[in-house]
Amino acid sequence: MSSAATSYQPVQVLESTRLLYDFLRTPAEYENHLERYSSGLIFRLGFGKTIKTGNEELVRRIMHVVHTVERVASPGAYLVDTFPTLMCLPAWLAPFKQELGRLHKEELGLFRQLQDDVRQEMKDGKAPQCWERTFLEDQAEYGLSSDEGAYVVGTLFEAGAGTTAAAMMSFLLAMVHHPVWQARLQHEIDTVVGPQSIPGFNHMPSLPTVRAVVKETLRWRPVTAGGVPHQLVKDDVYNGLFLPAGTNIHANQWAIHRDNLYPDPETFNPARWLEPRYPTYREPLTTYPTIQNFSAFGFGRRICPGMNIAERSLNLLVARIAWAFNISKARDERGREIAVPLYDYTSGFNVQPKRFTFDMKARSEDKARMVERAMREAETEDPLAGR
Ligand code: HEM
Repeated sequence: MSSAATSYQPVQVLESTRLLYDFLRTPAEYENHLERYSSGLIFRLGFGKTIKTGNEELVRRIMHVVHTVERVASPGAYLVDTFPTLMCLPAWLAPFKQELGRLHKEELGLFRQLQDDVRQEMKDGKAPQCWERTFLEDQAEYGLSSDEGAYVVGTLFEAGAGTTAAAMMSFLLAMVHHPVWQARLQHEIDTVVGPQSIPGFNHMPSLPTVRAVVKETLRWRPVTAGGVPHQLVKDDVYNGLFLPAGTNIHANQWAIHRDNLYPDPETFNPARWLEPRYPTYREPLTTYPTIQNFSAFGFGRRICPGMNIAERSLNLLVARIAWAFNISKARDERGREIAVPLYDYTSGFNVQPKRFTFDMKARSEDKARMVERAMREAETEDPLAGR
């Protein structure tokens, strides 16, 4: 696993502590809290800034851009995706060109502002270590213009914020529907971690069920369900089918994850990564399952560069949430269970379960107090406190 990603672990510990604290206070706002975690993580790493509530002006602007990208990048969102000759139309005859031009301006303006902030802080000798600072320090070596650099860092944010949160929403949905797997997770965590500590990265080699639940969540409900389209740079043949250069290929993750390799594919079944009777089982369980070489993160030279960060986030969050909370179906005022749809997802480039109602309660008073204490300590020790 990449050593750069290992150096980000303390930030993930800190931000995940805040997530537990937020869940403790307002569990119904779970979508905001997960988005705050994932955007807060990348904001620190990318720009050396913190996000406390998710309602900060800059964050709202950037999340608006993220959701816009998810919409417009969705395959077939515009007619020009299907009929590329429409690109020849002048802008005044092509509303899609006007709209995308305006969105590009909005996005670039935001990325420039974030870069300018760090540039100014560097001049003042106050810039914390972050990706934007690394780019500005070594810009000549990278051979990129300032706008290109602003885009590289900015798109890391775009690609990393929504995806991690979406995967975690599918995890919560899985727990609501599969209490047996929640119990297995909690049993493993309680045995390995014990009552006196909150799960951390040091526990991960001994938590194969946690890693299996993460991997199965991404298989069962892939975030980029339709895959990210790629264009062939040269002619190719696939299963006897000739594909000329220039063809757009969608590696459809939803279909790939329902291949024969995965018996009974519609069932959320982390055992397929834990038991030798399944074709996907791999030893040793101190290492496997991992999300390395897994179709959920794409393929080839454009494979997700954030997968090591994502893997660490998902493992840590799943372990910590299962350690701290019981997740279950909620009940209405007459005591009847409130039904939760098994499959009611948003459509678009990234998909996530539409908002659903469920219960998330601390497993004990002790655990709630430990989270509160950890939050106070995290705030005191935060190297970016006050930023
Ligand atoms: C659960 C979380 C995540 C999932 C499921 C995911 C999935 C993907 C997929 C499927 C691709 C397209 C790969 C291809 O074109 O074949 C991709 C690209 C990308 N991801 Fe992720 N990702 C996640 C988290 C992250 C994080 C945390 C970051 C940043 C820190 C990130 C940054 C990127 C970037 C910059 C690209 C574009 C790479 C390129 O085109 O060269 N991703 N991701």
